[in-house]
Amino acid sequence: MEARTLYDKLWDEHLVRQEPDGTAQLYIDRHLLYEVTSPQAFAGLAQESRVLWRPQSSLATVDHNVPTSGRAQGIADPLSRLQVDTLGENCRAHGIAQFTLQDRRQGIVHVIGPEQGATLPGMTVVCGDSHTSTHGAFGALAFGIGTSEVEHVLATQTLLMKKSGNLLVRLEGALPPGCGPKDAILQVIRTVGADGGAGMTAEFAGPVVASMSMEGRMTMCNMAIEMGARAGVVAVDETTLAYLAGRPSAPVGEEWDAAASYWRTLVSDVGARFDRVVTIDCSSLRPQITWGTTPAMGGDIESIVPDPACEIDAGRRAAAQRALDYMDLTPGQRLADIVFDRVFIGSCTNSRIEDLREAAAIVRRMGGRVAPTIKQALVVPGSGLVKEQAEREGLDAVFRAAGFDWREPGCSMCLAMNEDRLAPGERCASTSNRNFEGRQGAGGRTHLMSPAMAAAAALAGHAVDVAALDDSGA
Ligand SMILES: CC(C)[C@H](C(=O)O)[C@@H](O)C(=O)O
Ligand code: SF4
Repeated sequence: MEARTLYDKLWDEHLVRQEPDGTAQLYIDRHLLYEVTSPQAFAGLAQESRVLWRPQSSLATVDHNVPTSGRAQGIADPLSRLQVDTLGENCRAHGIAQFTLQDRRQGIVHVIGPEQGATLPGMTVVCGDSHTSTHGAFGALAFGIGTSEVEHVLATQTLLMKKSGNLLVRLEGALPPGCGPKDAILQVIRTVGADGGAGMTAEFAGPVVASMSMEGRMTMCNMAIEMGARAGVVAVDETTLAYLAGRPSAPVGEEWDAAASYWRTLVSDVGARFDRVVTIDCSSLRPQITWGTTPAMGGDIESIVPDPACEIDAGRRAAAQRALDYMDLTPGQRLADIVFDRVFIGSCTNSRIEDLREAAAIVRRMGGRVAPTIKQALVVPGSGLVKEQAEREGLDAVFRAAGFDWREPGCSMCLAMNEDRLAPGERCASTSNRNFEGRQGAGGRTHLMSPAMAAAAALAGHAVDVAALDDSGA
C-alpha cells in the first residue's frame, strides 16, 4: 500500500463515500457542544422533528459565556443565561451528557474533552468552534464546524467536506530555556503566515514535538488554525497513551490493549508525501510576543516593532500600518518596553495544569507582587479539574499571594463574551490565541505570549525576556 500521512489514514478510516467532485461524507466519532453555537442547531432539528443519530457521541459543557466569579449569584447577562439554560434543556431533552456550571468537570470545551478521555486517537472530533484543532494533538482528526454543520452532525453523525492538503511542520533541535510550546507555535505561525496553512492539515513533528508533553502539543494544535490550517495533528506515541490511560472515557483492560495497538499505527508512514514541508530549528528560538493584530505579527522579545515602510508588498504594508495604529505602537519601539494594563493567563491555548505551573514558577522565581500599574491579573484555569489540581499543588496560593485573581474556569477574557474584558485602549499581556481588533473587548489591545512571559509581565508591568531572567529573578 502507498505510504500515507497520519491525516490520510484518519481520513480514509472515516470516509463513508466520495463524490466524483471530491465532496466526501465523513463519519464523526465525537461531537463536543457548548452554549454559543448549538441553540440554532437544536432548533433546526426540532423544526424538522429529527432525532439525534447517536447522542452518546456528544459531550457538552458551558464555557464561552459563563462568569468566572460570583457563580452562586447565577449569570447576570440575560443572553448568556438564556444560551446556557437552552443548552442544558437541549442536552436533557436529547440525552446528551453535559457538564453544567455546577459540575466540577465544567470547563473550556477543548480542555475538558482530552481531560475526560472523550478525545481519543483515531477519532474524528468536531465542535462548533474553530479551536477544535486542539484535539489533533492526540492523533485525532479534529476541526471546527459551523452551526448548520452542528445540526447535520447531530442528525446524521456525518459531515460533508473535501479533503485538505498535507503540510508537515518539523521542529528540529530542542527548546531553549525560557521557551515553550507557545513560543514555538508563534514562531511557526510567523514563518508560515496567518493564512499560509490554508487548505491544509498541519502535522507537527520532529524532535521538539516528540519530547513535548500532551499539554504542549495541544497548545500547538490549538493555534494551527491561526495559520489558516483546517486542522493540526501530532502522531501517537507513548506520551499520548500515558496521558490517556485511566481517563474516565478511555477504554480499559483488553479494550485498552486493542485500542493502544491500533493507536500506535497512527503515524505518518516513512515516505508519505506532503504537499509542503516547513522546517524550523528551535535551538535558537527566543521568547515570543506579538505586536500586531494577527498572531503572525510578532517577534522575539528582544526585537523592535517593525517599520511598515520596510514591507515591499503594498497589502502587507497597509495591514502592518493599520495594526500599529490600532495597537498604538511606533516603529522602532522595543517590544520589551511595552507596558500593560491587564494580564490574562488562561484560554484553551494555555490554561492547563502545565501552563499554570509554568506561570507560578515565574512568580516564585521573580518574587514580589503584581506591578501596581497593572489593574488586574487574571488566572483562569481551563477546567474545574485543572483548578482542583492547581489548588492541590498550592499554585493558587502562589498567585493569590502575588496579587493575581484566581478564577473559575471558562473562556473569560480570551474573547470577552462574559464580564472579563478590556476597556477601550487598554493593553493586555495574554496567553490566548487571538489578538484581533476588539478581541478582548472593544478597543482593547492584545499581546500574545506564553504563560511564563505573561506572569513575568504581570510582576514587572511591562514585557520581560524570561529567557534572560537570572536566578535572583531580576
Ligand atoms: C465563539 C466561537 C464561534 C469562536 C470560535 O469559533 O473560535 C470562539 O471560540 C473564538 O475563539 O473565536
Ligand atoms: S478559550 Fe478562547 S479560543 Fe478557546 S474556545 Fe474559548 S473563546 Fe475560543
